[in-house]
Amino acid sequence: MTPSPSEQGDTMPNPPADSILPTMPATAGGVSFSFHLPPALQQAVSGAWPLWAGPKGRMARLWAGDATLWSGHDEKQWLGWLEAPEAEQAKLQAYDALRDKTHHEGITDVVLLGMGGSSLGPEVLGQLFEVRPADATGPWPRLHVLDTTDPATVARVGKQLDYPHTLFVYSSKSGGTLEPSVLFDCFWDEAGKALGAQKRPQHFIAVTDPGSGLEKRAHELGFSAVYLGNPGIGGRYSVLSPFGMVPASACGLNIRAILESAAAMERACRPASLPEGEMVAGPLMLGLAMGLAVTGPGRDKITIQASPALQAVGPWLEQLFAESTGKDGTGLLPFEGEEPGTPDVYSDDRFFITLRLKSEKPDQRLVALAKAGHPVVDVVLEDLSAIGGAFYGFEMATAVAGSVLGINAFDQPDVEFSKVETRKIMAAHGTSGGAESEAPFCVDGPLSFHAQGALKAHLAKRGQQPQNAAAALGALLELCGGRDYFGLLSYIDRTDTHAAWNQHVRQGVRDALKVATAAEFGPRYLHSTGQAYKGGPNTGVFLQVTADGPSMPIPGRPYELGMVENAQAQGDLDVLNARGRRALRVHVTGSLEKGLAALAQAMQAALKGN
Ligand SMILES: O=P(O)(O)OC[C@H]1O[C@H](O)[C@H](O)[C@@H](O)[C@@H]1O
Repeated sequence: MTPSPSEQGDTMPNPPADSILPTMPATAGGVSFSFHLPPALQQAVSGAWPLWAGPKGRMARLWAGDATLWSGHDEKQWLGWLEAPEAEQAKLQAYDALRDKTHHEGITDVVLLGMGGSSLGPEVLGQLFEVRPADATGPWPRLHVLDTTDPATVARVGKQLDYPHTLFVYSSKSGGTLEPSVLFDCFWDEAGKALGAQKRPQHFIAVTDPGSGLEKRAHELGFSAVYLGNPGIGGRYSVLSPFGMVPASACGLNIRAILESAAAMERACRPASLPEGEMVAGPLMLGLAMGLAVTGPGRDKITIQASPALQAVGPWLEQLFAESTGKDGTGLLPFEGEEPGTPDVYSDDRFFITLRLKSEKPDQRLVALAKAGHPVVDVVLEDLSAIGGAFYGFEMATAVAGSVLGINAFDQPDVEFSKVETRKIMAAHGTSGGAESEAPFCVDGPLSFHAQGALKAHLAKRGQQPQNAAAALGALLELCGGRDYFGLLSYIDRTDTHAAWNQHVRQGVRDALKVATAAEFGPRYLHSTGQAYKGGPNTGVFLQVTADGPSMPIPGRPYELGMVENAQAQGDLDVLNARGRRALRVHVTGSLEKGLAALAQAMQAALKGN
């Protein structure tokens, strides 16, 4: 599998000279995969390959829908994504018509209301519009992805909108997801005020699966269009279906090239393309390498390093890996967005995936990691449209890794638990406007700290209660080390400033404790990495951040948006605690910016004390 130097990127080290893997033409659909694996892992992949290739191999069984490749349950009914690129190519005329309509009507902003698989794929495509090739003609609508119940975010985005030139895409496979449903109530009401009841429905379209409550409601309300998905495709595998293609087309993206790239990758992954003796498919190798890295040396922290042009792919991949495999106490645990560091800040639990455009040089820091013996898979896209092949390739790799781990790669059992807890909390508190957690064990200025479960037990064992913020955080951080990871779960407005704050805090933890770190926003992560945090191995140590938010009523509902967000935070914390996870909640009162500054300072002090 020695890729040619042109496929390899300029300076990645060659696979070891004693590589036993045969040569592999690694490129399909404009995507190439170069593998830099430690010899033992390379050998394991090589040993597994013959089981997967050939007319009777596992890849042939995968295409035939053999559920015993995973857990032997309902997997067969979730394989609609395998042939999605071609199914979408057949609908190009309808997508062109949508693109022309929004252009003709002078739409400047497309607002997508959806969660998880219904929002993260469109967000990637939305980012590609920002770096649209120079020869594309515009003007093109901007895409705003709203996947939250944070009232500050909703108010901020709402203020930017010019309703006569805005199109709302209400996107939900099930049609019953809480967040888009409350967001819809808010924006339907606002649009009514701005446009009048008659014009309003023209500014809404729905994407949903056939027979959902949303399909019915959209027809009743007279939405301008309803696009139906394939119920045989789960949310996180849905980007190459109407859930990705509708918002992309509404924003003017020419999706032809994206689908061509995906279809080429689909062909490369078909069993007929996988002769027994030759390693010809990057996705299959990636899936085997990731799965075997977990079951073998325990490198379960899949660290995604996307280049600046492809940043938004990270959160999409996180959902794909975490929800598909983070269950039954195992999983590929994804970490995206960490600033690459020198080899000494990483433990031997890491597996790196780098992702870049061919025009971007490999990051030297990642090259150093490969040289230091970490597994690094360099995924290079010929151009932006090769994102289609990359989507497909990662989906296939995930399905393969899921098989290696022996789990059902198509369900998300632990996501549901948080939803149940949230519903319980909302029912219990009705219109009272807030969920209450355990009384704080420590209050320091604007910061109050709450502990239940494992952390509460740890505090009791330690004896003296922490007296200030640094000590409270220290009590959590002293539990984090070895092969653990740290998750910062912030239920605050997802602005650039707050994203930078999240980054600053997680980076400090990574460098001091040498553990993998995640920086997530709630409730968005509940539909993504949240599955692995609750269902994967009990190696996560979590800091949940909540804050006072602005008051925002939801038309027609007896509660405010902030109450939904609080109930989601508390519901998730309850499940993390019930699963024995080490978790601390800090609530910021008053000015959020001052509170976050105080929290960052206290974190620094706590890390120094460690
Ligand atoms: O598209 P929807 O039915 O609204 O679902 C949105 C998301 O919700 C759930 O939490 C699932 O865990 C996700 O996989 C899914 O993408």
